[in-house]
Amino acid sequence: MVLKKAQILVIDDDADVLTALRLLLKPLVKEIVTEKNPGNINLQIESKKFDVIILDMNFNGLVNTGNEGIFWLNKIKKASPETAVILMTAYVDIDLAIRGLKEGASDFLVKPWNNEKVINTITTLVKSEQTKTKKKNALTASNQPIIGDSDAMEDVFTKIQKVGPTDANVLILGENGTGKDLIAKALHDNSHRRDRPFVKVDVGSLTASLFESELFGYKKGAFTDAREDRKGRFETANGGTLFLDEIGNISIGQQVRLLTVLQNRQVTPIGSNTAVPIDIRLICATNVAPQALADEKKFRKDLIYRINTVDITVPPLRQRDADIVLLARYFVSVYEEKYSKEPFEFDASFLKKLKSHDFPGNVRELQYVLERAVIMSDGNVLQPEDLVFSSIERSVETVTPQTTNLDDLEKNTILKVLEQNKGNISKSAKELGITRAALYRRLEKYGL
Ligand SMILES: Nc1ncnc2c1ncn2[C@@H]1O[C@H](COP(=O)(O)OP(=O)(O)OP(=O)(O)O)[C@@H](O)[C@H]1O
Repeated sequence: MVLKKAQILVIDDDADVLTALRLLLKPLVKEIVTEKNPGNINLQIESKKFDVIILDMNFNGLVNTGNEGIFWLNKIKKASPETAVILMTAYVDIDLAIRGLKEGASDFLVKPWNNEKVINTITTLVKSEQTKTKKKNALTASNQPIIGDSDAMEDVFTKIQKVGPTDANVLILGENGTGKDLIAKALHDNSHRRDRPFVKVDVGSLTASLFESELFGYKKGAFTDAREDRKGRFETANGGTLFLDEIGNISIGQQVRLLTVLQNRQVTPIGSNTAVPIDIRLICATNVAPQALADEKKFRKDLIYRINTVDITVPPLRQRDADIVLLARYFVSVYEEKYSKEPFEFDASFLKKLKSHDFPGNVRELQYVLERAVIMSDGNVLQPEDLVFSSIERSVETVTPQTTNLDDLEKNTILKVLEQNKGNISKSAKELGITRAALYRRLEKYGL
């Protein structure tokens, strides 16, 4: 039955109402939580995902902003727009209930209630919520749901749905661990090539010689280790999608080779005289910032234009507050199942710690941290001490710059300081510990 999986919250300051509804619903639903103090609404909503909230409209003078029921309804809708709310009201207050419907409530019940009507109303709402959730999570990559409720992720979903079915080349931009791989796979899954190969190559990690042999393939005898013919990744991906990850880390020479293949739509394996036609949809990804990609000394503009018919930017997790708790719930449920654990709840202080972390390792870091929390937690309510953030993420970010070339380091530092000081030369020079003249010399040197 639909209700068996439902989690219901009832908020009423009348203890008798709470007891009556608890007795009625407990045998039917997965869980019923009752709350006397509407001031705890946010705490309740954050600690658990409720399918339906039953909210009384007549509280005794806790808030002086017109009707309190409407006030609390607005609070619920702000904290959890997705959750269905049923208003409970006295017959004389039906006008108020109708106003509540306009403000986002899903339905209302009149006190004294009819038990059957209560059950039917909840069942209808739970059913429609389940359908909505199915639709919302329909965006998957290899059957894994892509979770996100933030405006930024909504934009990403829209782009995947719009661009996926086309053959347009896509460039995915975002820090490490933001979900670029997942998005590339989702684009492929949403394309007419979905039943053909999806081939991923981490081009940033290939040495100069491997780059050619890996991507274009080779003929037997083309070089010492070439003991037999081998297809390159372009050919393996024929008819499907080729995903080139870390494209921002390849040399200018490699960019030229790539561009030639993309322009001619054919590859010539090393040691061969015959070009092989290729039919691929190209998706590229990089964690290099878009401003850096505009640096013509490092990136050929013609290549960037070619791979970037459409770009999809995935913002870092710290800029997607709305996704953190949602993703946390998702990962915890995945690991509950994996490690055969009872369902976990989130303590309010656990949520506070989770939300105040800035996740330099993005979703990947959140995932690892929660896997550890599920394994290590003693009880079934996750506490702040269950969240152990690794210092590695932070040190990787600060200790390993994108480049180790001294000139590049100096240029990047100057750019950063200039940006921070909104282009003010005196302030920037002072911050850099050099004279204005010295700063001008460097600006000239780096063509800034
Ligand atoms: N929106 C999301 N919903 C569910 N899981 C996600 C989401 N975003 C990322 N993940 C998970 O987080 C992990 C990291 O994601 P992914 O590998 O796609 O990131 P990436 O940006 O490609 O990282 P890198 O730049 O290091 O290659 C993966 O396990 C992925 O499944």
